[in-house]
Amino acid sequence: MMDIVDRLSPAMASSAYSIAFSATDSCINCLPLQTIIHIHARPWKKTALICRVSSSTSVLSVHSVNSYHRHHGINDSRNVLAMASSAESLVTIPSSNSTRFSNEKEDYDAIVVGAGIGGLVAATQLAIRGANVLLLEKYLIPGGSSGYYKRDGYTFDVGSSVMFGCGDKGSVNLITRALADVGRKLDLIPDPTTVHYHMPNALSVRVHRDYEAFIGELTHIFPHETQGIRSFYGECWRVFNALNSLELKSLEEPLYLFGQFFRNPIACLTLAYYLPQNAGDIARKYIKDPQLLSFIDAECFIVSTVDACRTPMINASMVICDRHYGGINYPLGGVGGIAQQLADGFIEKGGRIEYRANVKKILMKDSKAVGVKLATGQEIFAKVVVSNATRWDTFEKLLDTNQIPKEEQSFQKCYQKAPSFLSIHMGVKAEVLPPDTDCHHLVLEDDWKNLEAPYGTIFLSIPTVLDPSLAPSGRHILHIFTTAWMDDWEGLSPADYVAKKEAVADLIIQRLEKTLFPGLKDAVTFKEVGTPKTHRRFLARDEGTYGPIPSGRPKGLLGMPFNTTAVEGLYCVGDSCFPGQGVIAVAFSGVMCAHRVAADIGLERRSAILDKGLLSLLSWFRTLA
Ligand SMILES: NC(=O)c1ccc[n+]([C@@H]2O[C@H](COP(=O)([O-])OP(=O)(O)OC[C@H]3O[C@@H](n4cnc5c(N)ncnc54)[C@H](O)[C@@H]3O)[C@@H](O)[C@H]2O)c1
Ligand SMILES: CC(C)=CCC/C(C)=C/C=C/C(C)=C/C=C/C(C)=C/C=C/C=C(C)/C=C/C=C(C)/C=C/C=C(\C)CCC=C(C)C
Repeated sequence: MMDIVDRLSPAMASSAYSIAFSATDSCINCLPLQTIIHIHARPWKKTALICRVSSSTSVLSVHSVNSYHRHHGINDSRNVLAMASSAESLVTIPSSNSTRFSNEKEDYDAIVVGAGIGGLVAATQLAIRGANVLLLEKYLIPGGSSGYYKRDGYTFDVGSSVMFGCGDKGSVNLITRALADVGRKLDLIPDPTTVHYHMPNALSVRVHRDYEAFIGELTHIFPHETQGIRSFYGECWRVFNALNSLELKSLEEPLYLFGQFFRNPIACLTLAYYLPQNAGDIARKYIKDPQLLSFIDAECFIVSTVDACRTPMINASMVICDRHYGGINYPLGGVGGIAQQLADGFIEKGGRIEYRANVKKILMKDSKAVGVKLATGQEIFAKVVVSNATRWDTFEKLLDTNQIPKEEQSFQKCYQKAPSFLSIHMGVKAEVLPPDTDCHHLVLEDDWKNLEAPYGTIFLSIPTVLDPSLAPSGRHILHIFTTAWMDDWEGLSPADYVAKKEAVADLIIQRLEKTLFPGLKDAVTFKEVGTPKTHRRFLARDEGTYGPIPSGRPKGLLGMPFNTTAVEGLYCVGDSCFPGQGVIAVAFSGVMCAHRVAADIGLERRSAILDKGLLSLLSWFRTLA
């Protein structure tokens, strides 16, 4: 065994990849033949984990080398090698620390359903407080929408490649902080331009990392609005500075919240003032030029997939300022590294992760969530359940309730599912990109009215501009996505579905060829198209939704639910919780959720009386939205 461990390349070792043997031998607990044995090397610890996986691919158990040896009376680790010597294939899969996972009932402090960034942050924050946490993920790797996949030498980010919250100062660098809490730090590549806008009427704006350079560019285009531009963006800074001066924890935990009001009343009152406001209304106080207001809409659309009048001011300020404060930074090796590092850190802090663990039901007893049931039929119990599935999936699919609780009905009235995406992951010949091409682009050629229309606005990221290691030499990655609704992709025959994917992708490529990269179509060397169905299937998100969007004009963030739910013992985390969509936003949701859960299971201070008062007050606030 140690031979295997020592022979691993440093890259494999550091990312804790596993060597999987498809062995023809039988092994642990008398499994049938053809069991796949994964040997998880942990070279930095000079140990390894052996995990048995059934032929139906669900993980059954994992043993450390020592416990495996004890179990089988093996004294010489070479016997393990001998057992696997009839290996038929050698593949690599991401590491899991799966520990004993049997049919007996196990007690955990918390079960977290889903290892998206929201679930991972909630799980890690609970683990560092000493909670015994089981994280169950349906897919093969952590990250959800912030995961990655590899094809033909390319490493593609599943979702966005624009990473906020990775800075090294202040308190809103939530990704840096979540990683640091589990002893991890990413190698980051600073992005000099957050996004290059290519908008109607040939409006071209680059959002430079340097704030004054950005404001200079915008005021150069709209000189008559110089004052308005400075006032609007200045007001965003007021909100951001207030956020950045607080310790960010659960707004549902009164001892913390009152403590923050006591320590920093101005910042808290500032945030309370902006909580029910939208960016579009504030922009209209200062700006009159319709084209500039449409540009502000596009700035907000990136954050929320809706215009500025429906984007909460706090959320808009957060991203509009963090891109200049902490800056946009790309994780070396891809966005997937964030989730992988959180998962590894979680394991090191004593947490347990199971991949391919599809939670089918949240188990209830006496109106309280007490555990989960997997697709395999296995039931696992815990003091609390935290769901990183969307609130629609959680309340309509995972819970067996006759009626959705009234609070969730109000949420569903105020918020609807955002559209999903059509995404194209492409490899292209490097020479098709002009020199100094920016990493991220937003393209809307002819009419501002199409900003929110399906396939209207094109998002384009070229992460290889920052990290060439993501593609084979002489190639770039183009990750193109545009909003699309599920309805448009249903009821098609398999052949029509494939043909439609090609046709829609071709049109989008033609548009990019015309606007940005002449000769693009002929430069394509790899192409994979995903639809809302793909997002639904791989991300387990109802209708493949990108997250919640307000049904009407919202009162800022007032109507957005936090992490507690109407069901005792059940918490939600992720983008259908306050403050909404975005990797940094769901990281905050994870921090808040873990704090509230920790208080409820006795790992943080709490006051039952104040809890009751605050939770009722917040629930009343939401009725005002
Ligand atoms: N294409 C995109 O760019 C895209 C699409 C959607 C969301 N997003 C963004 O991604 C972030 C969402 O993060 P998040 O943490 O809320 O969620 P997420 O959707 O990224 O992760 C949720 C995870 O839960 C798992 N899961 C769901 N149901 C499960 C079940 N029943 N059993 C086991 N596992 C289950 C999913 O497989 C997934 O890994 C937000 O930033 C959002 O804005 C991006
Ligand atoms: C409690 C009560 C009621 C009151 C009191 C007062 C107070 C104290 C308050 C407080 C508050 C707070 C703290 C808040 C916080 C918030 C936060 C943190 C927020 C955040 C947010 C964030 C966000 C939203 C983000 C987002 C992002 C995104 C979405 C991104 C995206 C991206 C993409 C899509 C990409 C693009 C691309 C291209 C262009 C290519």
